[in-house]
Amino acid sequence: MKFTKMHGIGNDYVYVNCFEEELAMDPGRLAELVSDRHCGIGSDGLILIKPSAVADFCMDMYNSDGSRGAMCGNGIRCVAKYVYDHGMTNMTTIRIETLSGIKTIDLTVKDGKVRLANVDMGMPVLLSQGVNRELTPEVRKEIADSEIWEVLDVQDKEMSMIHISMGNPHAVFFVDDVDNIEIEKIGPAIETHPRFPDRTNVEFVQIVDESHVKMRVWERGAGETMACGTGACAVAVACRLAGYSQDKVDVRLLGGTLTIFWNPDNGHVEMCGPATEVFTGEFNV
Ligand SMILES: N[C@H](CCC[C@H](N)C(=O)O)C(=O)O
Repeated sequence: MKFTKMHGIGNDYVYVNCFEEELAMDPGRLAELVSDRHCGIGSDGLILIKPSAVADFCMDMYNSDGSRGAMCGNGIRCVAKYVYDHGMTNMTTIRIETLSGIKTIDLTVKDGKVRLANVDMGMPVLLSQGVNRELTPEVRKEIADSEIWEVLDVQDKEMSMIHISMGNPHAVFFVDDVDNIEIEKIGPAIETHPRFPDRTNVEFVQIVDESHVKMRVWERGAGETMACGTGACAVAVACRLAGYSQDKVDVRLLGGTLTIFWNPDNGHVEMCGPATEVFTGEFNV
């Protein structure tokens, strides 16, 4: 099976062009096999590029544990880069179908290659305290501080979080020093906490100033990754709701920086960042 290895600031996936390749097995199982960093290709998961009846292309994403993801911010920038760079489209505004709806991506192209992608990630939803409240411009203006926080009992410690959906769930925690947390312990404890029947992605964020934050992420179904696009968006929304940041913020992750803008006019979150093609190959299935 032919594949292409790509990454979005270090959040790396194996991409399969399903316009040309047939999968020999269930995609979840294939994701586990290709993701293995010793016996497979090595990645945070598998992303299938497929035809769509409702958009220009379809992105179907699986974490390295084989679970299916509803949305992948770093992945969708790479899908847009792949279809443009490989001549599957000549449009620089591309609509991609995902399990969390159709996303629109604007491409910055130089010398015939995509350098940057700006993704309209849609409107965030507040999940704290079990609500499912779309954060429209009106709601965002009137929401009380007491509504955005939720206290979680984790390993006999009370931790305050802001729980946000970007099409997939993110539990955001504020810390003084992201470099000084035992993420491999606290990450899975929160990911699999009974509060989250479908598990959750987990973000730890340190405020640098009102336009810059640092974060680390423990991803649902993948563990700590170098970056998480939907997670960076959830962090930016949480920081803005808590009054710690402006509408636009640079989110610094282990693998690089994403610029996130929570547009106060339409309530949509815009994510801007690079996408990189590393190599292509054949995987023996
Ligand atoms: N682990 C996530 C999917 C991948 C998201 C992440 N890699 C991104 O760039 O948004 C989930 O199960 O919801």
